[in-house]
Amino acid sequence: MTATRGLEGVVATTSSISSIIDDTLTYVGYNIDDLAENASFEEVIYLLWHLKLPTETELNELKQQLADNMELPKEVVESFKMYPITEVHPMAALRTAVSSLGLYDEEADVMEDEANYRKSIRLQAKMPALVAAFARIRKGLEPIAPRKDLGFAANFLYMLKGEDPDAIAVEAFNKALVLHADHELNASTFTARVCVATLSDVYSGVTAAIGALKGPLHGGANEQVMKMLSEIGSVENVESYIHEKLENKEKIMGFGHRVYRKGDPRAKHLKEMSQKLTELTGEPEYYQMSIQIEDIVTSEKGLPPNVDFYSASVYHSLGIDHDLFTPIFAVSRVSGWLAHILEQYANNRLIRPRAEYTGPGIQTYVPVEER
Ligand SMILES: CC(=O)SCCNC(=O)CCNC(=O)[C@H](O)C(C)(C)COP(=O)(O)OP(=O)(O)OC[C@H]1O[C@@H](n2cnc3c(N)ncnc32)[C@H](O)[C@@H]1OP(=O)(O)O
Ligand SMILES: O=C([O-])CC(=O)C(=O)O
Repeated sequence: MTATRGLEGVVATTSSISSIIDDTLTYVGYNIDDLAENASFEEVIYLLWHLKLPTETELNELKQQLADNMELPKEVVESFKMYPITEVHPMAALRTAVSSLGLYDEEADVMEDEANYRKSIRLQAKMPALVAAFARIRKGLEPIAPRKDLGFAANFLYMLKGEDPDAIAVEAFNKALVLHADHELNASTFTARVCVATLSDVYSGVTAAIGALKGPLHGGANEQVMKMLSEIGSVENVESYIHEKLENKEKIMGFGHRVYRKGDPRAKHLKEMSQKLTELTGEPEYYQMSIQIEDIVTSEKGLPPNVDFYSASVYHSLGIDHDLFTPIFAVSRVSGWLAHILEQYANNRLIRPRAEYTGPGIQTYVPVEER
């Protein structure tokens, strides 16, 4: 038995949801470029869960179901107020809150297909409300109830800020949601599948996935990118900052990928959005710093930017707090996690690989007083 470090190149399951072949990303066969330009996030949710694009009637039904399920149980909102809310990271709060949503769902442990689908709707619908409620409560503000007349992207921005979002912000946020929705067997999705393959429940699967997404080598990288941009501060400082990091063998957040070699196809969309939005908000330096970082890291390390790199300046331009960047990733990626959870249940087998043992050989137990 020989271990493959980080399971690189190991094919661990079959899946019909998304694929990465020759650096091209598709959801159910639809190219991400096409979806990013044309699809609403609700359409993508439907696509991932049903493996086909919805008709207008099916889409309207899903939108209605999401709108009907956005409101949070009051116990969950109240429990936010008991967290050390100004100190905890929002991803830790989200992980705990999603777990606690399961406590207030009477169907949490009902394993029938229809019940699992209903739970998926509830969880998808409540994720933006959780993030927005947390963000407001920690600022001493009251959470804002979702509005049934708004779509998914607009509702999140509305609940976060308490005002009608403008069309440009809604369009940009919708595109970011589409781009982040699914990504084959990334670490958090694999985590979700491993968890539910024990026939554990949907809430456990998503809670586990949030824990995996939180790390800076995965979803947590987008917040770290923003931290880097803030530390650099101006275009003049980029070269010395990046060179120092590279000389110290430190990673540049938002670059590199386990699967993509030539580049992450999502990054160009976020790059375009970053240019447009930073100009609109009068902070073009965030885009200018970013393209200079990309120049250096690509030419000197051969590493292209991944989805997390330009999403940082995009979310910053949308006026979103920097530590909410990864929770926002989760608001989108939960659609993919749920698709994979439903797919895992549909054709389940326990996921239990082996470890190559590298510890000592057989030893004889020595009683504690003789050691
Ligand atoms: C949504 C997402 O999860 S996208 C990924 C988000 N994560 C990041 O942006 C964090 C920064 N990037 C990384 O840490 C990595 O590129 C990962 C985690 C994405 C992929 O990791 P792996 O496939 O395991 O590659 P690994 O970490 O082994 O790197 C291979 C080599 O490239 C280097 N490298 C990889 N990424 C970077 C980086 N961002 N900056 C500098 N060097 C890097 C490594 O130091 C290593 O060099 P070495 O062979 O000289 O030791
Ligand atoms: O696929 C991965 O390893 C990470 C990634 O880009 C994602 O989850 O979107």
